Amino acid sequence: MKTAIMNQSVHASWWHSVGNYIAICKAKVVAMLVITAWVGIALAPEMDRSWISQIMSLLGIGALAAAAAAVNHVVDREIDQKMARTRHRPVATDRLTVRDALLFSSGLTVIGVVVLLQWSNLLCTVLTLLALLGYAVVYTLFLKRATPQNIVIGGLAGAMPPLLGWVSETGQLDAEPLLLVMIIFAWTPPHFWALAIARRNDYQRANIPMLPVTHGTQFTQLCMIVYTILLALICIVPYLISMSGWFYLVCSSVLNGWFIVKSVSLYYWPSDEKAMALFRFSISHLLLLFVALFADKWIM
Ligand code: HEM
Ligand SMILES: CC(C)=CCC/C(C)=C/CC/C(C)=C/COP(=O)(O)OP(=O)(O)O
Repeated sequence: MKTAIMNQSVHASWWHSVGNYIAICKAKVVAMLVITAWVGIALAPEMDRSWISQIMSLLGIGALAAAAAAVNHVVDREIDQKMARTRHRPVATDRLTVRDALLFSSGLTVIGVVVLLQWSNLLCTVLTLLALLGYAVVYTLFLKRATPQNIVIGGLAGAMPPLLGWVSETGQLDAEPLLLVMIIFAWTPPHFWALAIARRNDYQRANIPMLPVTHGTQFTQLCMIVYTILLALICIVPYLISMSGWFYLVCSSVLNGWFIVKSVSLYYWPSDEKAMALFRFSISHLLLLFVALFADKWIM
């Protein structure tokens, strides 16, 4: 009986521990990044690579993205303690030590690099490592604390996966995947600022210069409209250069039109609930946009 209870508690603490490691990976964000990388692979020219190489490339990109997220949890632990949204995070609450989180991140980095070198190519590995450094070091350690343009510049790291997927296939840089990077780059500010508006008190308390804190919510909402329009314009280019067809054009126009309307509505009739709804919408928007890019390739 006593042994059974002990076994049960060992089991429970093992699951808690696994849960902590999954949490510092930002698993849902990484899943989305991997989906965009997958679309990069799907849209690349046919290279006759095995599906095992493709899956392993995605796993390698995912491992390095998760490693970057784990470093973010370590570097940001004091900020995270001050914000209601993040104060329960494993490193912020000492449920996971800095040492263990960094060891975990290093392990993921080594695995990711070996996997990418083995199943993709050197250029893809180097670019993925640059994305890791861009998010974990350039954005988290410097930009986030320094300028309200932090997420605009830092967003480049999160926008890289479609390019990484494409390069894992071809081993070279091309204009088409750069266009996919531009799409996520323009999507990121309205995605994040919607959340930052609703959580501006958090950022103020943590002394982080997010745009709604430094320039107010109205100006941020105006910037969101500008970026959603820019996004809509960039999204037409894949059709114009015959990279994607009419199915993609129709889907992306509807999605972007909806994004613009929701941003304009937030500008004229602002509320925190509406900002949070827009943040959630941005995630479905990007997912559907990339599903449309993927589906278009098979329909045409
Ligand atoms: C610098 C760029 C970015 C910033 C600052 C940012 C910021 C955020 C923040 C603060 C959250 C809330 C996280 C939470 O409460 O746990 C979030 C959620 C999310 N982000 Fe972003 N994001 C960025 C780029 C991206 C990119 C490039 C993608 C995908 C391609 C993405 C996908 C998501 C998803 C799927 C969620 C929802 C996660 C969940 O429900 O737990 N983000 N983002
Ligand atoms: C290798 C590779 C592809 C790297 C991608 C890097 C990556 C995981 C980008 C995601 C961006 C993201 C979730 C930012 C959150 O901002 P934040 O950290 O300020 O948000 P927080 O307050 O929730 O921590």
